[in-house]
Amino acid sequence: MDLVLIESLGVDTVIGVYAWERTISQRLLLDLELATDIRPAAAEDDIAQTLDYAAVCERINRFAADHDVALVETFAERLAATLREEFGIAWLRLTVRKPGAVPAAAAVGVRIERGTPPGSP
Ligand SMILES: Nc1nc2c(c(=O)[nH]1)N=C([C@H](O)[C@@H](O)CO)CN2
Repeated sequence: MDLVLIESLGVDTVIGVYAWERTISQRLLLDLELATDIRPAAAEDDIAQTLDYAAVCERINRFAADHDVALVETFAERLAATLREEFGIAWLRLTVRKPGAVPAAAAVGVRIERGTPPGSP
């Protein structure tokens, strides 16, 4: 399975379960692995035949700006559904980290996988 990668993408959004978190924007760091057959694009050297990671990053930025949720779980689930639907992604792994949420930890967050890996029975 081929993957398009996005690592440590920083986005700002309103997120958190506490009242004080409802009034501020906080940074999340995202890692994504997006299943894509890269062979057609590589054969033709053609961006139109692959998943444009710049376009995906731009969409994620817009998603973060437009959403306001309590849980990182909700953010991850809704973002994964949006990307799979809009970009036709068969399978993805998404890690959402919230740095600084727990001072003693470098980051806390969630990792999800959604869809069926291409080539799996
Ligand atoms: N599993 C989760 N636990 C917690 C979350 C969360 O989104 N998922 N959020 C918080 C608070 O918003 C915290 O990040 C504020 O520091 C606590 N636990």
